[in-house]
Amino acid sequence: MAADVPTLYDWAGGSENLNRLTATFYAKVAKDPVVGPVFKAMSSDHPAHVAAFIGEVFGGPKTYSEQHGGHREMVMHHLDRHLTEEQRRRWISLLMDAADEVGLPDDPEFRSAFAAYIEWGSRLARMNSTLGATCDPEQEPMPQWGWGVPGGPYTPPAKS
Ligand code: HEM
Repeated sequence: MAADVPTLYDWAGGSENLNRLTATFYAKVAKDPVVGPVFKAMSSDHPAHVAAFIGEVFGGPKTYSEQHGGHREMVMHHLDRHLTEEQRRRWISLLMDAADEVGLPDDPEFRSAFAAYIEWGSRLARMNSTLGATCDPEQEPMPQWGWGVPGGPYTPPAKS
Protein backbone atom coordinates (compact mmCIF):
# COMPACT_ATOMS: atom_id res chain seq x y z
CA MET A 1 0.00 0.00 0.00
CA ALA A 2 1.31 3.46 -0.87
CA ALA A 3 2.67 5.34 2.14
CA ASP A 4 0.15 8.17 1.79
CA VAL A 5 -2.94 5.93 1.63
CA PRO A 6 -4.57 5.72 5.06
CA THR A 7 -5.66 2.38 6.50
CA LEU A 8 -9.41 1.70 6.60
CA TYR A 9 -9.02 1.93 10.38
CA ASP A 10 -7.62 5.46 10.24
CA TRP A 11 -10.08 6.59 7.59
CA ALA A 12 -12.97 5.26 9.71
CA GLY A 13 -11.82 7.44 12.62
CA GLY A 14 -9.97 4.83 14.66
CA SER A 15 -11.19 3.00 17.74
CA GLU A 16 -13.30 5.92 18.95
CA ASN A 17 -15.54 5.84 15.89
CA LEU A 18 -15.60 2.06 15.65
CA ASN A 19 -16.70 1.86 19.29
CA ARG A 20 -19.44 4.41 18.58
CA LEU A 21 -20.48 2.31 15.62
CA THR A 22 -20.76 -0.96 17.52
CA ALA A 23 -22.43 0.63 20.59
CA THR A 24 -25.12 2.15 18.33
CA PHE A 25 -25.41 -1.05 16.31
CA TYR A 26 -25.86 -3.46 19.22
CA ALA A 27 -28.42 -1.14 20.82
CA LYS A 28 -30.44 -1.57 17.61
CA VAL A 29 -29.76 -5.32 17.52
CA ALA A 30 -31.03 -5.81 21.08
CA LYS A 31 -34.42 -4.31 20.12
CA ASP A 32 -34.77 -6.15 16.82
CA PRO A 33 -37.27 -9.03 16.65
CA VAL A 34 -35.33 -11.01 13.98
CA VAL A 35 -31.75 -10.86 15.22
CA GLY A 36 -32.22 -9.68 18.82
CA PRO A 37 -32.97 -13.14 20.27
CA VAL A 38 -29.60 -14.45 19.01
CA PHE A 39 -27.85 -11.90 21.22
CA LYS A 40 -29.94 -12.25 24.37
CA ALA A 41 -26.94 -13.50 26.40
CA MET A 42 -24.49 -10.97 24.93
CA SER A 43 -22.04 -9.52 27.47
CA SER A 44 -21.71 -5.77 27.99
CA ASP A 45 -18.18 -6.05 26.53
CA HIS A 46 -19.45 -7.46 23.26
CA PRO A 47 -19.68 -4.16 21.29
CA ALA A 48 -16.15 -3.16 22.34
CA HIS A 49 -14.76 -6.61 21.41
CA VAL A 50 -16.34 -6.46 17.96
CA ALA A 51 -15.01 -2.90 17.48
CA ALA A 52 -11.52 -4.16 18.40
CA PHE A 53 -11.87 -7.07 15.98
CA ILE A 54 -13.00 -4.94 13.03
CA GLY A 55 -10.35 -2.32 13.87
CA GLU A 56 -7.61 -4.94 13.69
CA VAL A 57 -8.92 -6.31 10.38
CA PHE A 58 -8.92 -2.74 9.05
CA GLY A 59 -5.24 -2.20 9.87
CA GLY A 60 -5.53 -0.85 13.43
CA PRO A 61 -3.87 -2.09 16.65
CA LYS A 62 -3.73 -5.85 17.29
CA THR A 63 -5.92 -5.57 20.38
CA TYR A 64 -8.25 -8.47 19.61
CA SER A 65 -5.33 -10.82 18.88
CA GLU A 66 -3.38 -9.74 21.95
CA GLN A 67 -6.17 -9.41 24.51
CA HIS A 68 -9.27 -11.29 23.34
CA GLY A 69 -8.06 -14.58 21.88
CA GLY A 70 -7.63 -13.66 18.23
CA HIS A 71 -9.37 -14.96 15.14
CA ARG A 72 -9.98 -18.46 16.49
CA GLU A 73 -11.83 -17.04 19.49
CA MET A 74 -14.08 -14.99 17.19
CA VAL A 75 -14.91 -18.09 15.13
CA MET A 76 -15.64 -20.03 18.35
CA HIS A 77 -18.30 -17.49 19.31
CA HIS A 78 -20.31 -18.32 16.19
CA LEU A 79 -20.19 -22.12 16.40
CA ASP A 80 -23.49 -23.94 16.79
CA ARG A 81 -25.59 -20.74 16.59
CA HIS A 82 -27.43 -21.85 13.43
CA LEU A 83 -27.80 -18.33 12.12
CA THR A 84 -30.37 -17.90 9.35
CA GLU A 85 -29.97 -15.88 6.16
CA GLU A 86 -32.73 -13.59 7.39
CA GLN A 87 -30.78 -12.90 10.59
CA ARG A 88 -27.56 -12.27 8.65
CA ARG A 89 -29.32 -9.82 6.33
CA ARG A 90 -30.90 -7.98 9.26
CA TRP A 91 -27.51 -7.85 11.04
CA ILE A 92 -26.00 -6.15 7.95
CA SER A 93 -28.93 -3.80 7.51
CA LEU A 94 -28.75 -2.58 11.11
CA LEU A 95 -24.98 -2.17 10.86
CA MET A 96 -25.33 0.00 7.76
CA ASP A 97 -28.00 2.09 9.54
CA ALA A 98 -25.61 2.52 12.46
CA ALA A 99 -22.77 3.52 10.10
CA ASP A 100 -24.93 6.36 8.75
CA GLU A 101 -26.11 7.35 12.20
CA VAL A 102 -22.62 7.72 13.69
CA GLY A 103 -21.30 9.37 10.53
CA LEU A 104 -18.72 6.85 9.33
CA PRO A 105 -17.10 8.25 6.17
CA ASP A 106 -19.60 7.89 3.34
CA ASP A 107 -17.31 8.18 0.35
CA PRO A 108 -17.97 5.42 -2.19
CA GLU A 109 -14.46 4.03 -1.77
CA PHE A 110 -14.70 3.55 1.98
CA ARG A 111 -18.25 2.28 1.98
CA SER A 112 -17.57 -0.27 -0.74
CA ALA A 113 -14.59 -1.66 1.21
CA PHE A 114 -16.63 -1.65 4.42
CA ALA A 115 -19.61 -3.38 2.78
CA ALA A 116 -17.37 -5.97 1.11
CA TYR A 117 -15.78 -6.94 4.41
CA ILE A 118 -19.10 -7.07 6.23
CA GLU A 119 -20.64 -9.21 3.49
CA TRP A 120 -17.67 -11.59 3.53
CA GLY A 121 -17.38 -11.77 7.31
CA SER A 122 -21.08 -12.26 7.93
CA ARG A 123 -21.28 -15.08 5.39
CA LEU A 124 -18.34 -16.80 7.10
CA ALA A 125 -20.00 -16.26 10.49
CA ARG A 126 -23.16 -17.92 9.18
CA MET A 127 -21.20 -20.83 7.67
CA ASN A 128 -19.29 -21.30 10.94
CA SER A 129 -22.56 -21.18 12.87
CA THR A 130 -23.54 -24.53 11.36
CA LEU A 131 -20.44 -26.19 12.84
CA GLY A 132 -21.14 -28.04 16.05
CA ALA A 133 -20.18 -26.69 19.45
CA THR A 134 -17.38 -29.24 19.81
CA CYS A 135 -15.63 -28.22 16.56
CA ASP A 136 -12.15 -26.82 17.15
CA PRO A 137 -11.61 -24.13 14.48
CA GLU A 138 -8.23 -23.77 12.90
CA GLN A 139 -5.85 -21.16 14.23
CA GLU A 140 -6.07 -18.92 11.20
CA PRO A 141 -4.42 -15.50 11.12
CA MET A 142 -6.55 -12.40 11.48
CA PRO A 143 -7.87 -11.30 8.09
CA GLN A 144 -6.48 -8.00 6.80
CA TRP A 145 -8.85 -5.91 4.69
CA GLY A 146 -7.81 -3.10 2.36
CA TRP A 147 -9.28 -0.66 -0.11
CA GLY A 148 -9.73 -3.16 -2.96
CA VAL A 149 -10.03 -1.92 -6.53
CA PRO A 150 -10.45 1.82 -5.69
CA GLY A 151 -7.06 1.69 -3.95
CA GLY A 152 -7.75 4.47 -1.47
CA PRO A 153 -10.31 6.98 -0.24
CA TYR A 154 -12.15 9.47 -2.40
CA THR A 155 -9.98 12.32 -3.63
CA PRO A 156 -11.68 15.34 -5.17
CA PRO A 157 -10.69 16.05 -8.76
CA ALA A 158 -7.80 18.50 -9.10
CA LYS A 159 -8.87 22.04 -10.05
CA SER A 160 -7.77 22.98 -13.56
C1 HEM B 1 -18.14 -9.36 9.70
C2 HEM B 1 -19.03 -10.05 10.43
C3 HEM B 1 -18.88 -10.38 11.88
C4 HEM B 1 -17.86 -10.10 12.75
C5 HEM B 1 -16.56 -9.35 12.49
C6 HEM B 1 -18.23 -10.64 14.03
C7 HEM B 1 -17.45 -10.56 15.15
C8 HEM B 1 -17.74 -11.16 16.35
C9 HEM B 1 -16.86 -11.20 17.48
C10 HEM B 1 -15.47 -10.53 17.53
C11 HEM B 1 -17.46 -11.90 18.45
C12 HEM B 1 -16.88 -12.23 19.81
C13 HEM B 1 -17.06 -11.07 20.76
C14 HEM B 1 -16.28 -11.28 22.02
O1 HEM B 1 -15.09 -11.65 21.98
O2 HEM B 1 -16.89 -11.05 23.10
C15 HEM B 1 -18.76 -12.30 17.94
C16 HEM B 1 -19.69 -13.01 18.65
C17 HEM B 1 -20.97 -13.28 18.21
N1 HEM B 1 -21.48 -12.99 16.97
FE1 HEM B 1 -20.49 -12.15 15.45
N2 HEM B 1 -19.46 -11.24 13.94
C18 HEM B 1 -19.90 -11.11 12.63
C19 HEM B 1 -21.10 -11.54 12.13
C20 HEM B 1 -22.14 -12.01 12.88
C21 HEM B 1 -23.49 -12.22 12.40
C22 HEM B 1 -23.95 -11.93 10.96
C23 HEM B 1 -24.21 -12.68 13.46
C24 HEM B 1 -25.68 -13.02 13.58
C25 HEM B 1 -26.59 -12.76 12.68
C26 HEM B 1 -23.31 -12.80 14.59
C27 HEM B 1 -23.64 -13.28 15.84
C28 HEM B 1 -22.78 -13.39 16.91
C29 HEM B 1 -23.15 -13.97 18.19
C30 HEM B 1 -24.51 -14.53 18.55
C31 HEM B 1 -22.02 -13.90 19.01
C32 HEM B 1 -21.88 -14.37 20.45
C33 HEM B 1 -22.57 -13.36 21.35
C34 HEM B 1 -22.50 -13.79 22.81
O3 HEM B 1 -21.37 -13.91 23.33
O4 HEM B 1 -23.56 -14.02 23.39
N3 HEM B 1 -22.07 -12.37 14.20
N4 HEM B 1 -18.90 -11.83 16.67
